[in-house]
Amino acid sequence: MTEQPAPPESRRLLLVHAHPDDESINNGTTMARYAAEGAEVTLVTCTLGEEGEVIPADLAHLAPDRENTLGTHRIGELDRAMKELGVIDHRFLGGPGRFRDSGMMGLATNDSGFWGADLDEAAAELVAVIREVRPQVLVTYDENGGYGHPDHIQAHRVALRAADLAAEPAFRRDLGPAHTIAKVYYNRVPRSVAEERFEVLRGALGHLPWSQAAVIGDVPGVVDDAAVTTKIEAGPYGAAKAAAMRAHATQVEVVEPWFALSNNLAQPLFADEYYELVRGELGASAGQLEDDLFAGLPLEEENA
Ligand SMILES: CC(=O)N[C@H]1[C@@H](O[C@@H]2[C@H](O)[C@H](O)[C@@H](O)[C@H](O)[C@H]2O)O[C@H](CO)[C@@H](O)[C@@H]1O
Ligand SMILES: [Zn+2]
Repeated sequence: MTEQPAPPESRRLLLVHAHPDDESINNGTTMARYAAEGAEVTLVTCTLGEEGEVIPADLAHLAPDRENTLGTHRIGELDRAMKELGVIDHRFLGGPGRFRDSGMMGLATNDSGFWGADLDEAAAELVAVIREVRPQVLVTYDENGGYGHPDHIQAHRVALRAADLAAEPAFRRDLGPAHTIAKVYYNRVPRSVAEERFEVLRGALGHLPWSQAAVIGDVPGVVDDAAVTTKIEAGPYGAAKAAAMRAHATQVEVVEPWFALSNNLAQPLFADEYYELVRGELGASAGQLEDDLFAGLPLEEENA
């Protein structure tokens, strides 16, 4: 029987991220596309981003070493970003503030933050979401969290651990019937795409508000092109991604097609988004890129 693409309304996508802003930076195009197509898009953000820096001078008072209200403010930024993407289901792991932003690797805030959380305790919170939403597709970071931030590494660990536990019928029956996620993807950027965009960026710096560019090593998830399995083209959704990134105004400045974080280093805004399928069956011929995260899923999977 030829597998027909599942009707959009039965498609369920779960994304697991560390801080408010990661979802728009990594997956804004993808989330906007699937929301527009009528799929159920669920975002789980593991912390409120309480330990972040603050770009706008008039918001500097929010900082963790000042009023320490940045986390609450970033809840509002995330709400606004989700409206730009058309996403209505976004949750904080264990509820807002359950796990605190750990700060950059090596800081004293690491152990009291999400980085120091018990893996199975945090994963159980995500199992509850997985068994409720029953997604066919999960998107998260690779083992290094994309760029080595402790909350990103922990988000990867919790996401993969929860995917395993959610599939175990004997695990926490109180959290609902077991569910196996059919496809798991890591956020990726093909090296050739990164190199090409950075070459253009370096030539444009004189016309941008930032005097320096980041380097490819600063971009989360850059891999050799051969490791990339899936491309979600921006099409009409690139504008929504840029708008969602702008909504995270304490963390991101956008001058399309570039952006900068609080380190003031310009980097490409990748409107097309790329993934590596790490669990499940590829829905494309060998050597071909998937153009849909749900590619290859048989109809019966949709109602699993
Ligand atoms: C994109 C991302 O994961 N941002 C994190 C990160 O923020 C960086 C951090 O403040 C660093 O010190 C800056 O130089 C850099 O410009 C920031 O992007 O870490 C924060 C603290 O854990 C986190 O809140 C933010 O979301
Ligand atoms: Zn982050």
